[in-house]
Amino acid sequence: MRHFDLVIVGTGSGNSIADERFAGLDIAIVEKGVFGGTCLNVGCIPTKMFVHTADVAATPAAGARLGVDATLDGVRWADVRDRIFGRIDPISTGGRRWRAEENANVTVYEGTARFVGPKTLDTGTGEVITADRFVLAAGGRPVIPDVPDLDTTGYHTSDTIMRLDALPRRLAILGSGFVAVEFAHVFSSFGVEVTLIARSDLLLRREDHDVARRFTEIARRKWDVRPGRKTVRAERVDGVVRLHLEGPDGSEVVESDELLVAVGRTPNSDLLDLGATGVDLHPDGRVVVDEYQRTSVDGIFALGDVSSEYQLKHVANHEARVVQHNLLHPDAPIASDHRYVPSAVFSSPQIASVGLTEEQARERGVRYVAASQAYASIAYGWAMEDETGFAKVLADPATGEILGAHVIGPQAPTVIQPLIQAMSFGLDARSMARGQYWIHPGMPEVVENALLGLPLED
Ligand SMILES: Cc1cc2nc3c(=O)[nH]c(=O)nc-3n(C[C@H](O)[C@H](O)[C@H](O)COP(=O)(O)OP(=O)(O)OC[C@H]3O[C@@H](n4cnc5c(N)ncnc54)[C@H](O)[C@@H]3O)c2cc1C
Ligand SMILES: NC(=O)c1ccc[n+]([C@@H]2O[C@H](COP(=O)([O-])OP(=O)(O)OC[C@H]3O[C@@H](n4cnc5c(N)ncnc54)[C@H](O)[C@@H]3O)[C@@H](O)[C@H]2O)c1
Repeated sequence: MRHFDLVIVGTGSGNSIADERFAGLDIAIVEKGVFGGTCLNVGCIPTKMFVHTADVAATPAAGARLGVDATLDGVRWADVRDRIFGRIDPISTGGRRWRAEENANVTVYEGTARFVGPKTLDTGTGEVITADRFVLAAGGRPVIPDVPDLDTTGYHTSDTIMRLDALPRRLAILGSGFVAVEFAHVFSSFGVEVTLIARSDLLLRREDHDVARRFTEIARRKWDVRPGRKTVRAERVDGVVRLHLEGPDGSEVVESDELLVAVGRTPNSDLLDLGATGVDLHPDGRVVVDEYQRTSVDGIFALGDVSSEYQLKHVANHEARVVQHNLLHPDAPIASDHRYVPSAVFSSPQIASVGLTEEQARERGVRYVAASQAYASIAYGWAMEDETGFAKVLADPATGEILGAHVIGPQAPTVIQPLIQAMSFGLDARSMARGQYWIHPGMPEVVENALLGLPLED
């Protein structure tokens, strides 16, 4: 049985750990799928390449209110898809080749790893290996809900929908989270009729409710949104998907050509048989880690979607850097910083968020004041004729400490970044608003004015 100094399971963020500082270690990397993991192959990167393309496709229709009449001639789906994957697939192939053929100290095993004993791993390739230290970076996968006959109906997940042969005329999307609303924007901008089936009344219900309500209102004008629905059965009849729903008005059937299931993601810890090596799990399947990304077994670390409460690439990358440091410097470990984890939804409109929502502040009994500023009230908002976007900030009334920020509108992930920086470095609302110039007439003026609108105590 071959013994390694270090084994890394998963080539998403886990693949960034073994750099030149690890050249003296004998390392195994185990990957069951495509090299590069979710973000590169089926997540952030291709979705945002589709989102930008969708934004371009939606631009002619948005011109009329500015006095520019333009029409969209068409979307060449095969060209869109092949441009995107023509760029991504070689990166994945190149990454695999580099690790497998050009890293003298790395052995790549292409199989599904599972523990068969303490620090003993079946690589799924016929070879069992042992190691002193392990990094579990096995990510997660889409949840498939227990809807009768879903399997025989046939459906897509985010893993497959971007590789469709042709655009469907109609797309039904089950779910109302990040994946659902990003793909609703992509496909509707390409001319597909989208029906969004949501269990809850609000789309993106974990966002600040002012933001979720605004987004839901806008979505209802563009897509066939069915909130408060339970999917009781699925079937495919003569090629058409039929979803049987129960809702506030009783039973109904939604017909569609394709179905996208987007009801959340679950950690891949179950594939690893972690009980065999004694690693503890949370009830929801996440690997238990401490602030140093250490699991319950000495020498076994975990990071990213397999262990994190945040299923976000910037968090997985941050945790990978922490694990990397702690492997190199076991006597001076550093902790992960999860104080101000931002997220963004790249739909239309875009949304970005950091810190407490108003609902969380209330539930936790945190003293706060809040202020919102509409894009429509700032000069660049006039330029864009924006009618729906706003920035909302929450702060401690006494100290001006910024507690949370939520932006819905054009370029929200960019507009919010100064607030993330302020929170991370302890800059209070007043100092942030008045201690610097704000370029006029830039979009961040919406943030400046929201900060100035906070009813802080003197
Ligand atoms: C459609 C979509 C869009 C997204 N967009 C964004 C975004 O815009 N911004 C953002 O921050 N996040 C986004 N995310 C989330 C982001 O992709 C993930 O948080 C991130 O990729 C997690 O990285 P990871 O390294 O933890 O896991 P992964 O990248 O999933 O890597 C895990 C790897 O482990 C392998 N593996 C699993 N089990 C085993 C096993 N037993 N043996 C061997 N190999 C195994 C898998 O094949 C995989 O390659 C998106 C996700 C999806 C699905
Ligand atoms: N821009 C980004 O950063 C980005 C984009 C996509 C995905 N992601 C990550 O991937 C994760 C997974 O995304 P997701 O959208 O699949 O999950 P999600 O957790 O964001 O949302 C899932 C939604 O589906 C609903 N749901 C659950 N079961 C249902 C059912 N049976 N019928 C109808 N609705 C049901 C839930 O109420 C929830 O609102 C996200 O939480 C996010 O962290 C991030």
